[in-house]
Amino acid sequence: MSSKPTIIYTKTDEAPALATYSLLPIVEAFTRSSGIAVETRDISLAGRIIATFSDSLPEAQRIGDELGYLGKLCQEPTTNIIKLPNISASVPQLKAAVAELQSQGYALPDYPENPQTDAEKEIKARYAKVMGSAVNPVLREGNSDRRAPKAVKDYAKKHPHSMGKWFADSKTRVGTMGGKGDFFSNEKSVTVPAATDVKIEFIGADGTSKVLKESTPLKAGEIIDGTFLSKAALVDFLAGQIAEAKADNVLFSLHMKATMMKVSDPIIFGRAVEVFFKDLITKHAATLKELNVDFRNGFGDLVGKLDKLPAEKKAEIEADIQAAYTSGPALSMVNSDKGITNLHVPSDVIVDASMPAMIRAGGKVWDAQGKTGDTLAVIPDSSYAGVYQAVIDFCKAQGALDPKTMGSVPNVGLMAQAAEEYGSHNKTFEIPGKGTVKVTDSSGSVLFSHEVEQGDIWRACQTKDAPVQDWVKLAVNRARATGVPAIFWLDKARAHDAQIIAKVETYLKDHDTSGLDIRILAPAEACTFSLERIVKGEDTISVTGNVLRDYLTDLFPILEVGTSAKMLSIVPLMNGGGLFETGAGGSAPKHVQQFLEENYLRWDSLGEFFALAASLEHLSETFKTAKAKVLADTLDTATGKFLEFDRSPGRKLGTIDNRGSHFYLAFYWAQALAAQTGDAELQAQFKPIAEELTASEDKIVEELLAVQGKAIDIGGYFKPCDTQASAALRPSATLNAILAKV
Ligand SMILES: NC(=O)C1=CN([C@@H]2O[C@H](COP(=O)(O)OP(=O)(O)OC[C@H]3O[C@@H](n4cnc5c(N)ncnc54)[C@H](OP(=O)(O)O)[C@@H]3O)[C@@H](O)[C@H]2O)C=CC1
Ligand SMILES: O=C(O)CCC(=O)C(=O)O
Ligand SMILES: [Mg+2]
Repeated sequence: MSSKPTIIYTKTDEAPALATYSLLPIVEAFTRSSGIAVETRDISLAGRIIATFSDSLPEAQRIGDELGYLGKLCQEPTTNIIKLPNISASVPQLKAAVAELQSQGYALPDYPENPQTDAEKEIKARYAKVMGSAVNPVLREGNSDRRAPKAVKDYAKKHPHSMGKWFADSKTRVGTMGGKGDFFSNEKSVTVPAATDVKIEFIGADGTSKVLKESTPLKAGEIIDGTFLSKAALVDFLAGQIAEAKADNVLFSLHMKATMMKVSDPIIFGRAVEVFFKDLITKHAATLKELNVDFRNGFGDLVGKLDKLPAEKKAEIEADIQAAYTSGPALSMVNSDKGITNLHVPSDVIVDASMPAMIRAGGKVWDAQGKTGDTLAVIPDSSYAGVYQAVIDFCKAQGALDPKTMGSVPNVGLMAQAAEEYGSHNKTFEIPGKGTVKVTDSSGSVLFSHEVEQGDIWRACQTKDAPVQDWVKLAVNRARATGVPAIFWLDKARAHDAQIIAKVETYLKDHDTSGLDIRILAPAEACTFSLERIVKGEDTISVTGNVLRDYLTDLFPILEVGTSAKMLSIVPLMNGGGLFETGAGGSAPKHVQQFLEENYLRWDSLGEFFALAASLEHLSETFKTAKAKVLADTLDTATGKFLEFDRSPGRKLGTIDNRGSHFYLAFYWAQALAAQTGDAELQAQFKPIAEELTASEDKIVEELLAVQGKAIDIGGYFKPCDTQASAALRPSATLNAILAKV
């Protein structure tokens, strides 16, 4: 526990990590005199890999388990963490990161795709721990409050982002299994009255039993559910969707969350690849086996291995790939120029960001020629797919939403303690054969069981009671603070939701809800209800489980304000600390590519600015420091000015980029500190700084613009060289000199 007011600023990946090289020195400079320590902790993918293998690396290369450390810290009342987005790595990303670190001299083992020995199995298990969404569930010891700040909504109304047109005859739609053999339809759920420990077991049709997971402790009042997705039903469904897309002449696109759902979704993704390329795979089965191709890593896994084949064989397979593209429906593209399709890499298209981007574009995705077209957006499980169909139906009927006039849908999300599906990785299994999965409590009674077949994906999810209570409280507080209706997006026809609804109805009674409009509606219905209000300029709080929290906090922000980067994203930790996430989106890999090619960083740090203000505010309350409050208030003023004068990075070369936007934040923040009278010391300290920044504005902007337009090397993608990266992201000598004086 920290006795000095401390902000922990996380070092992550890709665009947010690049932005940090520029922004962090400003944060440090502005907070130092107020007795606030700013500590950084490396939770990047590279950092996590190194930490995991530190025992076999030389002393100088080691990194401690900073993520584990932060996880513990999240239980402490004085904790204050600013968490930037990080990579949730798929296998292809993990392999690329390992290769880069090896090239930098880290003697890391290769990722064993097919571990044979115990040693290889142990290596794979270690890598499995850093893969996928390995960070967020560790830190999220609280529920989530994500919303667009008023200043951001006002900005969007004044400067609306582009929106594609929607037409009533759009062929775009969602394809989902709709209750035939999917997770939704097979779900069983119970609330345990007393603490217990459950065993998950598979009993084969031949009577042999295999323990899938020996122990899963449950607290009193905890909800546990189990469900499975049938392989046969999935394969059938996918084949049908592929045929439908072809017949309707629309682009086939698949939208999964293979990063966060790191066990189930790569399997589903792999099945889609297998169904799409069925003939090719059957014909070349022996070669694919030889090459050790794993379609869970996407179709790119085969493409990347073709060079290992003799020229003739390679040409034959390439011709068959072309034949598959010709005979199937057109595939939606990630990068038309490079021939990267939607089925190439499981982490290229991630449902929370991909569906909103498509909807914002008028229901369009890219085709192989670089043109846009309608799509059959396939989301196999039907638990949440209906929400996107509801938005599509609404836009088809009413036209695109209008950022100039639309209201807002903020979110209160159940997230704490790895709630629901997002905590299910260690309880997800690919079923080895025909049989039964049984979940038994410590007294030996069977909580539920499922009849399954080989290849089905079975999973269990947990939801603890205390987080549900906290979530209900947060929802009531937000409804009270805003006077806006709060809708629980829960479906009484779904097994898990029925258990949650019972708790919500109980815990709402703990609060004064008089005069509040609080309702429970099934997700698609809740969505339509919110959309009917949003077009009238009205706000509606969405109170959702963990998955819809994730989906909706990209969906509505992207439609309302153009990007989820501008969100205020607070996680009040259940033990009193604060976790301040920046924005609600990801680490924008496309932005790094542009930065390396043109020394232009398009990342918008507004999310960081809002997180910092909220973090300072929290610090002022926890440590009763008036200076932190002054810093928070003046930062608020500064972000207001920042928006008023439109200082966000442009999209193109020649305008200020991320670094320029940071300069302007410092500029307005220093001016606000100089103008306030609440703290004379801060006023006196920042008056000359503000003057100097004002006098040097043109020079600094010129220095920042001068470097743009040329390729730049920062010594690494996953682990840039700090010296090179810092020099690249801080190219204004004038600004650096002024900051050094603060
Ligand atoms: N909290 C976290 O740690 C999260 C991490 N991730 C991880 O991020 C990676 C990429 O995920 P992906 O689904 O592609 O989503 P991203 O949110 O990274 O990217 C989607 C698009 O959003 C826009 N965008 C996002 N952030 C900003 C920003 N600050 N400024 C300007 N534009 C922004 C850009 O689009 P445009 O071109 O339209 O402007 C970007 O290309 C994955 O590894 C994923 O796991 C994802 C979500 C959350
Ligand atoms: O942890 C992840 O992989 C993604 C998190 C995410 O998308 C979110 O919280 O919105
Ligand atoms: Mg998300």
